[in-house]
Amino acid sequence: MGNNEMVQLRQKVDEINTQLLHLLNERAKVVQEIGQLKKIQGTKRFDPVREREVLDMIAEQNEGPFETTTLQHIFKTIFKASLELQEDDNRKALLVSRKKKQENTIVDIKGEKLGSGLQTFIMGPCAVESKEQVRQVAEAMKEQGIKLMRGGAFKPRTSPYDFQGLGVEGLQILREVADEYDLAVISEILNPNDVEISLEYVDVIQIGARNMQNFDLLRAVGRVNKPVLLKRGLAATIDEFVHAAEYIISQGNDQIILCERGIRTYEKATRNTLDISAVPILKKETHLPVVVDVTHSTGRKDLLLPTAKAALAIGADAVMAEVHPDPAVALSDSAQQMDIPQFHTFMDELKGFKNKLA
Ligand SMILES: C=C(O[C@@H]1C=C(C(=O)O)C=C[C@H]1O)C(=O)O
Repeated sequence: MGNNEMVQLRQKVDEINTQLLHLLNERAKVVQEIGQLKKIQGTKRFDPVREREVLDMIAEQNEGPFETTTLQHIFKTIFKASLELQEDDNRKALLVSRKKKQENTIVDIKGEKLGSGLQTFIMGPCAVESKEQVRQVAEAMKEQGIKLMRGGAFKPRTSPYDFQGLGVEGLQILREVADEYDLAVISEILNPNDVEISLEYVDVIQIGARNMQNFDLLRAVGRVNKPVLLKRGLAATIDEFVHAAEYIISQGNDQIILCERGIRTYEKATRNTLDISAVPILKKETHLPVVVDVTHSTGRKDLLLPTAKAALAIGADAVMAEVHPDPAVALSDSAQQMDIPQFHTFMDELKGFKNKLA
């Protein structure tokens, strides 16, 4: 008898559960519509005034047996879930997302097709110091069949008293040497005003980690017809990184390469902590090519090869590292750049590993 009553009561609860389930989803659909409207109107998704009104209505109408605070707590959870739903809907609409575009964006830099499945290398000195210095690196790169040369002309340094780069003269040197060796130039621009002049000299504009959320600069490079290599900010989440790329694509330029370069954590054994899992996450969530900068993420020469291998194994489109003819006298990052013989050893071993992967 008692058991029978229990079964009946549970049936009743189940019917109510089903109703609640339908009602919650029905509510969710209305919330989604509100989210769409807010997007069109450009208003914020979170509306604390509205939420307060709903909580007050609960207090007014509650007849128990639940305590008002208990019901309000449940409703706050519903609000939170509703906001997440609205956010998900907006994310679906991001232009950089895989949901928006299934196939990989291929960034073609002088025939090197990043995003095509080919895994390649981006090498070069941290900063351009002289033509001779860049030439020596270019020569070594040529020997290794590497086409993509990075080099800093405008250097954002932690201290204003440190070497700030050669500026436009540095870009000129890069272009001249690159043309001599048939290489492509990747170089960082710090200021929206320098974007136009850089177009004459570079094949790819780099946006550095410190500028990942310089929204004026992102919009400026979004308006030009030139590939952009966007580095992840020092303390940026993947979501913030993806949204920074969205600033660029929103202006029309979809030739974007994402670069994981390590993030700041409590760990002191490396300069930054290489977030290797960011690579497959970014490849899954966006359609953009992803490269890994092993020099800045580790800050340690002894970790360049293992992290580069990890980057290739996990599916990065390219590995980036720094090379200097005489790192001991380099004007920046002297401890972490490879010299030319180290570079050749690094490349030979890395290519061997890559062949094994294939
Ligand atoms: C649905 C809305 O968006 C959010 C979700 C709410 C809800 O789930 O009731 C209330 C306010 C907003 O924070 C809305 O503004 O009405």
